[in-house]
Amino acid sequence: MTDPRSGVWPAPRAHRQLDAVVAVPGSKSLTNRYLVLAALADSPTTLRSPLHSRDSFLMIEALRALGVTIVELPGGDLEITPPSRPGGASVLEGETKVDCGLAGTVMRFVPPLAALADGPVTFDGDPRARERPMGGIIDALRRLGLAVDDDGRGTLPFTVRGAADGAGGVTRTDGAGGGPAIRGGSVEVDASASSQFVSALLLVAPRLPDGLEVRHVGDRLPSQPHIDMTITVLRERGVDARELAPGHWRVAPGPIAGGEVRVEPDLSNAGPFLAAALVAGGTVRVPHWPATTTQPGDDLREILGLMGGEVDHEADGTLRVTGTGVVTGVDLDLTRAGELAPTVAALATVADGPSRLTGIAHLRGHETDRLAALVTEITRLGGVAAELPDGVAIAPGALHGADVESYHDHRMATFGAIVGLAVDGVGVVDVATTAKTMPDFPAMWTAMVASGAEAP
Ligand SMILES: O=C(O)C1=C[C@@H](OP(=O)(O)O)[C@@H](O)[C@H](O)C1
Ligand SMILES: C=C(OP(=O)(O)O)C(=O)O
Repeated sequence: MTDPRSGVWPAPRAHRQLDAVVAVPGSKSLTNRYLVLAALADSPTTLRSPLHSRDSFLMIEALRALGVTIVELPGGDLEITPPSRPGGASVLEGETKVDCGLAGTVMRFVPPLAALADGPVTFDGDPRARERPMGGIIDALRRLGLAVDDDGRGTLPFTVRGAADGAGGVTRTDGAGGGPAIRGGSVEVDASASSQFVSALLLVAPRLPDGLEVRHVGDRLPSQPHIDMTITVLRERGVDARELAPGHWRVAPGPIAGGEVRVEPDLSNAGPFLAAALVAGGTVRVPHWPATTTQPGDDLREILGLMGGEVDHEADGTLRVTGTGVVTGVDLDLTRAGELAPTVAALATVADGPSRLTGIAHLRGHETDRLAALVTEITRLGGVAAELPDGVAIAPGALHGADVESYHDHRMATFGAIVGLAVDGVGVVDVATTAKTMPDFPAMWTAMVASGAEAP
């Protein structure tokens, strides 16, 4: 329980080998993509096992503000009905404001939808959200013909006003008030700060009269699996979407199907629990691990193996990870899966040798500057860490208890919890920030630590 006076959650120390089954909630990335596509679909969608967390709530509220009807069914499934406007085309409502909170998926995926809205849409978010990179989206929307009012910093807040008609109003390409404000066609985007810039443009593309070809022009592209995920969910919904060449995608115009869709568990959020088996020793099982997936969290199977875990994907789909309590350092390029960096960094902090995590310069623009945060917090705990141009180097140190700052970052909070398994007296400031993607984290973590048998 968090101490109400200090706001610090005492991270439970593992005194026994774990033996836990942890059912993790639905994927944030899949839930928020399916919600966007359901809002643009030509019939209602039932979303089974969606994530319920701050990020999905912000997406639901954003889409409701644009006129989409979203009803929560008993048991938590969601029924999404796109607005049905005159002329048969489903066009979104404008004249509204969207709170993006700190959700990258909301601040990147929703602004392009303003191309389909019948009035201006204003976007803002948490104080830190105003520091996260948005320039790629703002520039691309302008190049496609939308007017975006901002203060020139390339961040929130800003207003998307439909076509750049000089009057700040919405000019419809079909002249009848029923179509999008832009035609699509092709656009270049520098997505080196976030793969979400590419995903955002691809998600709206089927509803643009000319579809959209997107070309990445920066020198590096993080989180490629998340772009593959976007292409895959578009295709699942009947859209002709494909990668033409590395860094070059095309989505054809056409209807987006509704129907029923089930959300996979969030494999990145499974990460801290599976990592716990390596730190505490014992076994953690995560059921319903997909046989094939575009989630970068699937890379944990290889990473946890490299760091000393025994990893087995069982016949019934359960992922089983067994550890000894001894963690091995690694040298890893996490370009594909930067989202896993705080979890891997926690393992590296308690490892018996040095680690280097690279390919993750863009983490400076995540919920917090994660490279700076990791170095500060590892050092606070007595570990040894240094920032690299594109990552962090971590080495064994004399670890001791301390209160780990979470910086409104769910993954910094879970970082503290993982280290706390092995070190007495670790606290996590504002553990409730895990509600961004996993509101039940503290209770699930406590139950996992209490599982299993006393170490011999
Ligand atoms: O598209 C997505 O759902 C995500 C893409 C990645 O963003 P970046 O490419 O900005 O790292 C990832 O880190 C984030 O957690 C989710
Ligand atoms: C970077 C992350 O989130 P966001 O979707 O807000 O970018 C994350 O969850 O690690």
